[in-house]
Amino acid sequence: MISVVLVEPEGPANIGMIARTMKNFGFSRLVLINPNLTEESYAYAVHARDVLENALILDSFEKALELFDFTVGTTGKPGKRFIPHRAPLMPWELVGLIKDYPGEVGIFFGRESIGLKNEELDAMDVTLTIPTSEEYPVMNLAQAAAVVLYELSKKRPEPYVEALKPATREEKEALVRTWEKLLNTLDYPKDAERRDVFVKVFQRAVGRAFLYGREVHTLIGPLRKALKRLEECRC
Ligand SMILES: C[S@@+](CC[C@H](N)C(=O)[O-])C[C@H]1O[C@@H](n2cnc3c(N)ncnc32)[C@H](O)[C@@H]1O
Repeated sequence: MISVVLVEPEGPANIGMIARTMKNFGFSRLVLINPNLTEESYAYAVHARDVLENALILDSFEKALELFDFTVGTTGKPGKRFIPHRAPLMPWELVGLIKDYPGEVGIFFGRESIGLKNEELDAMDVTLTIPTSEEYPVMNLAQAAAVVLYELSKKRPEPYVEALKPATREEKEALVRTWEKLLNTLDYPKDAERRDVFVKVFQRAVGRAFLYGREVHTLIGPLRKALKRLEECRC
């Protein structure tokens, strides 16, 4: 199970926004260490009040550490990569690491003012950094949490996966061939070479569109219907 741990969050709004983001991405376990939790937090949580209401509130970092088998410290200032135990993971690398992990995982986020202290980061199993621009690498706390939770949510089956499957070569080919057949049946354009160009243009447009399989099926339906009508008219 994955928990989000906010270490001494100072901004009530950030706490609420993170609760909301957690619910958006299917997470519910929140641990707050000495939080500045106010009515404003609940207002920002909107429909995720329950995440705040069920949050575990602790008074020390050490007590939070004890809850977890595997800890991840997030930081916008990863330090030098050549220090192996602090070399940060990218968010998508963490997904692979904890995918089948059966224990309790705590993802720790730091204070808005000073982040996680060095000794806190050192106590973590791994650190994680979202790659950002070198010019301004440190993100807002709630937005950093949103990026990490979005990445982590990818490990679970999503309801939209089937609908978002990219069209296969065969599906795209079927769409183009149906279009070609329709042009041939219409005998349009009359000139066969121009008709080939029309087919090529359609094929290129289909290629560039990065269609989903479902979209191909939706597009092919009316074309087939038109073809059928034309063929019936000719009988
Ligand atoms: C506003 S930042 C802390 C800023 C603080 N001045 C510092 O230098 O660490 C608050 C928290 O957001 C998270 N955070 C911000 N930028 C991040 C990034 N690029 N990658 C991962 N976490 C980040 C970390 O948990 C950080 O402790």
